Amino acid sequence: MTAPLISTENLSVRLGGRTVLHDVSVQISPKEIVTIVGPNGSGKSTFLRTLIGAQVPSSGRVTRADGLRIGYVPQKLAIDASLPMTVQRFLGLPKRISGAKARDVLDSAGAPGLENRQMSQLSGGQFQRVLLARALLEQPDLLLLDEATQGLDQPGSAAFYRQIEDVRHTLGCAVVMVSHDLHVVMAASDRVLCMNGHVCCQGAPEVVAEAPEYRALFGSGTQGALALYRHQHTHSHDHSHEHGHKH
Ligand SMILES: Nc1ncnc2c1ncn2[C@@H]1O[C@H](COP(=O)(O)OP(=O)(O)OP(=O)(O)O)[C@@H](O)[C@H]1O
Repeated sequence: MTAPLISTENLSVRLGGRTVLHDVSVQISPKEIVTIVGPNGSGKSTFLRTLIGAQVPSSGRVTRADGLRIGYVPQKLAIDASLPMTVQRFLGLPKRISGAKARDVLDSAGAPGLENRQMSQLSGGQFQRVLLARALLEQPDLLLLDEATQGLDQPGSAAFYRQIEDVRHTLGCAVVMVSHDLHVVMAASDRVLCMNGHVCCQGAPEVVAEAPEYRALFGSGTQGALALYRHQHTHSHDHSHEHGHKH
């Protein structure tokens, strides 16, 4: 079996006196696309922040492969609209990059020709692609995306996910993304991980989608996928199950 790029072992995180994540043990293998779903406030962003080392666990640990390069696309990035800043200059923060390099990563992110545009004048979709381009600068082995399609319409989101698949294909990186676009990501992911302070259930999307427990709970198609996101997490869990779970 290939060694994981990154793994967490019984990871717990406390924030503001509250346990936000507990006992999260997850392994990410090279080239996998893993999608994390879960209700608002279930610890998805905290989990990604712990993976990049921006959040210190209160217990448990994170193990990264030697020399692992991580690219991270945050959930939000506010740039003062009155601040003149070209895309190339933004990509070059904090370390200036050449025009050729800027063009190269923008091409990879599906945003060719934007290098001289003002950041404040980009559309939502273009802005997200520039954030993606920035995450690609160091040729990551692991790309982490936190609700990268927030604010995009459905065709815009679908196009963005296709771009991510292209990036994965070209760079050979693993991708871990938090998303609410379940109907899109269920199809595009190798593995779906449902989080609610801990890993509630996980598995290959088709396995999860075909599991009788899943069908009974969420049905199929878009409504089913949305139901997966909205389902109640007030039940008790049986952690011996990898795929699906009973309520
Ligand atoms: N710095 C902080 N101090 C205290 N509590 C925090 C802090 N950051 C996050 N939290 C809390 O931790 C919990 C998990 O937050 P997190 O942002 O990880 O959830 P999420 O699943 O990404 O949510 P969403 O889907 O709404 O983005 C929430 O209850 C949030 O209010």
